[in-house]
Amino acid sequence: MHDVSTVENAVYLNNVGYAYQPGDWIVRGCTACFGRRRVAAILGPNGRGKTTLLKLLIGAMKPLEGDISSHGEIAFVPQLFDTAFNYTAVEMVVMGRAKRLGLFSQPSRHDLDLALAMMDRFGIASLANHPFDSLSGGQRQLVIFARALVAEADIVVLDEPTSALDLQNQIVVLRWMRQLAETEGLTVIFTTHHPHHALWVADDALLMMSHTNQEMGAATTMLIEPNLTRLYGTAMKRIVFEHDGRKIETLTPVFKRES
Ligand SMILES: Nc1ncnc2c1ncn2[C@@H]1O[C@H](COP(=O)(O)OP(=O)(O)OP(=O)(O)O)[C@@H](O)[C@H]1O
Repeated sequence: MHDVSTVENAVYLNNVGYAYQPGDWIVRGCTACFGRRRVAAILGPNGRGKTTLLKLLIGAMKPLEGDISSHGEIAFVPQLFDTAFNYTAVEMVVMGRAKRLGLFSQPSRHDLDLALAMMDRFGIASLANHPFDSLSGGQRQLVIFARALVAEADIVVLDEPTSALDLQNQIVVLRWMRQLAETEGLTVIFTTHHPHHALWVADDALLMMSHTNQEMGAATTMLIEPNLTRLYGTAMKRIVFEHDGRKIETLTPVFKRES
């Protein structure tokens, strides 16, 4: 874990524990710090407790043990999103401004322009007036990113942000996450099943080795073959290659066809 004394923390988890059923701990003994201007990735197999940890982190659930302190407003980008009402895509994005609007206030021209500009940034401005529920999973995910951005929060928390996106849009969103931290000074925290995404954009990585053992440190030192093989129970390989004169590192599971 990075040195608590030198990094300004946006979110700090101190010995956090949570169980949905008494005694059946999903997360226990979790201590982690998420620094300002940094991107952190949370990795672990299905059912290990990543989403549970995010819900604790954003304050949607209270820890049964330990405590969490956060400094700044949080915008959350959930994994799946359905609406009960038939909002258009742009209305969904404008909702991100809710905290900036007064009670019962209508969004201003500025709010609407901001929403459309964000949609444009993600290449979905042409979908502005489409019903949100008629959009594809990936298009919805992009709408929800735009909504998180217009909120102008200090901390952005994303649950598997690239899960529904094609390869080009994965890069768009990963680049955007990096930019938020580097140029806008935000704290970005995301869960992922793609260790190479974490290696590309994260400063820090939290590996959920078991429900009671979480290990955090610099992404480049955490995302190494033995750690990931231990995490997923399947062999992983780190590959380094040159592209356009630059050294690129990526991670992939080792998969061999039987036939
Ligand atoms: N509301 C709930 N009530 C009871 N158990 C729950 C609830 N939500 C999650 N769980 C359980 O907690 C465990 C962790 O779930 P969680 O969604 O946090 O895992 P995850 O690491 O995000 O998984 P995935 O990678 O599959 O999305 C799972 O066993 C799940 O069944």
